[in-house]
Amino acid sequence: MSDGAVEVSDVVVRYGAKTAVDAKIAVDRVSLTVPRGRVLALLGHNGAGKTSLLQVCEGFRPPDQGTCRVLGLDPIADHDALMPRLGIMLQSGGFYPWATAAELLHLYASFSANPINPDDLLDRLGLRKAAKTRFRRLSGGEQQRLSLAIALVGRPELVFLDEPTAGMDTEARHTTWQLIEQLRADGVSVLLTTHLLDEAERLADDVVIMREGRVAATGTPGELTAAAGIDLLEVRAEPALAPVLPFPVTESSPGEYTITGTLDAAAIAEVLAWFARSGAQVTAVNTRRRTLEDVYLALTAEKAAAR
Ligand SMILES: Nc1ncnc2c1ncn2[C@@H]1O[C@H](COP(=O)(O)OP(=O)(O)OP(=O)(O)O)[C@@H](O)[C@H]1O
Repeated sequence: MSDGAVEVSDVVVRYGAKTAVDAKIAVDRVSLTVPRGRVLALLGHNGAGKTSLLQVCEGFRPPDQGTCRVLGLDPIADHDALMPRLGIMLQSGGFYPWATAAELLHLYASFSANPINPDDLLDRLGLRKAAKTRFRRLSGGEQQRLSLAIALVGRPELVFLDEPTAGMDTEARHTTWQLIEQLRADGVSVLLTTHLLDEAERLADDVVIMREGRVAATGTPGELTAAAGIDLLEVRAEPALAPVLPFPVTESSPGEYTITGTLDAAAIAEVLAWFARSGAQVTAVNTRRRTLEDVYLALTAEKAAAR
């Protein structure tokens, strides 16, 4: 038996002419593992290849190159054996529009040998009042919540969630986060995509950042954010200057600087001394750890700089 719930190795997904050199490469030799019982968040800008990779894992498309094993099985050849063990939440629901929320959830529950009680799930996701509403009449956030309920009702071992909280209000998002945390506590493996970096930071054991079809960075949120000396020093000073410092400096708005580097007490003193020597009045100083968002934005900036 293989170790990972999902094991993707050198997967390539191309669109258009499969052999032509100008075929679009959406996923470019990506390898990743979702360990059993863990949550992996796939991050990346629009078009980075997240959904295409997920579709390979879900068995909706074969990889053009590479291999993918899901719960030790081939997602296409072993589709029938695999599907009852998976929960899949797509970006767009795609459910029969005339069925009510309750009818859909009960229908999907009937496919499972040991489903969660659908009514409990409707309550848990705040859908009780919408139970008799046809799918097409549900709000966007309600459709998302129902899609999540449908993905979970069969007590899956592994869940694929494509932007699970997109379009949800704050309360629904927090409920969803709690549900995902409960899944992990129950030993369920989760592969999710998200644009919300706080979502990834809160939920994910492991993060893979994709950029233009490739893996740009990978690690636990802690590993990605806590490499040596990557604290941030934020300085507000008047008048606005162009600081000359032995650290990378960005100016988010005139007079607002973010300095990154090995920022121990001596380094901070050096930065403040520079402003003092330059005749600037420092009006605010703040230090903080880098967040996943900082890491993500730095990777995006690298891409822009490389162009
Ligand atoms: N069926 C298709 N035919 C042609 N190109 C496609 C197809 N599906 C996706 N693509 C392209 O492949 C690239 C990756 O798309 P994909 O949907 O996998 O990205 P994503 O990271 O999920 O983006 P988003 O965050 O916007 O959902 C994009 O450039 C997209 O336009």
